[in-house]
Amino acid sequence: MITAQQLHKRYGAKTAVDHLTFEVRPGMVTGFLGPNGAGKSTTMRLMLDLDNGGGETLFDGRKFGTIRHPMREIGAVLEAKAFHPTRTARNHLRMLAAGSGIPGSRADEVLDFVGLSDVKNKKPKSFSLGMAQRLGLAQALLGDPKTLILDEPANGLDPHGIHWLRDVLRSLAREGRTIFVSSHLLSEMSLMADQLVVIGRGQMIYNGDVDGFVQQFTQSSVLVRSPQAAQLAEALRRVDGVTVVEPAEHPGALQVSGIETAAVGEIAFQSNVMLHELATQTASLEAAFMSATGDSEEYVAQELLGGHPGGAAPAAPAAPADPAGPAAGPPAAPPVPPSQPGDTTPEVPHEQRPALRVGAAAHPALHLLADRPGHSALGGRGVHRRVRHPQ
Ligand SMILES: Nc1ncnc2c1ncn2[C@@H]1O[C@H](COP(=O)(O)OP(=O)(O)OP(=O)(O)O)[C@@H](O)[C@H]1O
Repeated sequence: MITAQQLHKRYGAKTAVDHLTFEVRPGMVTGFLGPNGAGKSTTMRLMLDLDNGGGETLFDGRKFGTIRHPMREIGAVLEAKAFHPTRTARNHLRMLAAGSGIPGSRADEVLDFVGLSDVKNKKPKSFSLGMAQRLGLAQALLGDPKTLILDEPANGLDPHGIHWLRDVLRSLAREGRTIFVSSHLLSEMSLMADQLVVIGRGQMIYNGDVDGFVQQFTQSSVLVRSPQAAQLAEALRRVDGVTVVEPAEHPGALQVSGIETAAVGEIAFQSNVMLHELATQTASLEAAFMSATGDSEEYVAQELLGGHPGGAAPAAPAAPADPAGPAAGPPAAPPVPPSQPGDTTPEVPHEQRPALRVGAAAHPALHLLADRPGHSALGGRGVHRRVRHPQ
């Protein structure tokens, strides 16, 4: 169990992490989400005493600094390519193992586990980002720790690798471990995570289970299909607060919001309307994320066209979001030594910082119909379709 209390960090006048308090429970995967610059990496560094700030993090009741062999209790990967430049992957792990009293044979075990046995005698500097991520995970698992803290571990992995990572983290969680993982791959997170910590501009937005997040920040709707759709639409529109949309691309279908699924069925029954389909549509994690964090985006891409009455498009558009692209967040390991005590570090001029990803900005409003199978642009947890009948 991780207990983070009142974590905070400022860079000059800027508050990067604003008194965050949360728990990460064992036996499940907890996803850590937030827009670019929300403070995820800084929070993780604070948790691991890699940054100078305020607040406290306890790992099963103990501070990180009091744990004798941290590698045997907490496996962390905050920077995908933080490896020794001249050692082979195997020797890198053997060296770390020796420093923590872990048998050298464990290096081969974890390399095998992450699928890097064939390249274990190569130097990691030649590794792709995906291979480096695997090696990072091997390093985190070296001491068979109870807790894993991973910053964007899916970055650079191919679809098979992402699938593999999901299975690995879920099975490690099932063994009773505590897994705290950040990712921008929301569709992946929706499949992987049980709990979420969502932050924006350093502040807590949501802490709870994934379904609760989606419910809190999106509106579910009801999909109805009927050969008497027009008659049903008329009956539904008579109910206060109900909105009925008749999607042109789906003749005979109605998308109804502001009413429970059961009530739609009852109105159909009372109106003598035959139904061919009645299904609750739940929005995706991505839709919920957009809704929850829309006001906390810090790095917002300019629109090329539109929204510029004078017609002048910005000269240098921001790079498009590439969630599977190379990590470009600030380095986490080795940590930058804090230059002054307290929770404030002088702000580093922007040009001296690693590039920040600018992504998922200016996202158009998302329509719930997009969640329907075959129309999902959202890659979410999927559509929950249930038809209940009182008889
Ligand atoms: N060394 C630094 N000097 C000044 N400001 C910094 C420094 N490192 C981070 N920040 C600022 O702190 C805030 C939080 O950054 P952080 O990297 O923790 O966010 P993040 O959620 O991990 O972002 P991303 O998703 O883009 O990796 C950002 O506004 C960032 O600009």
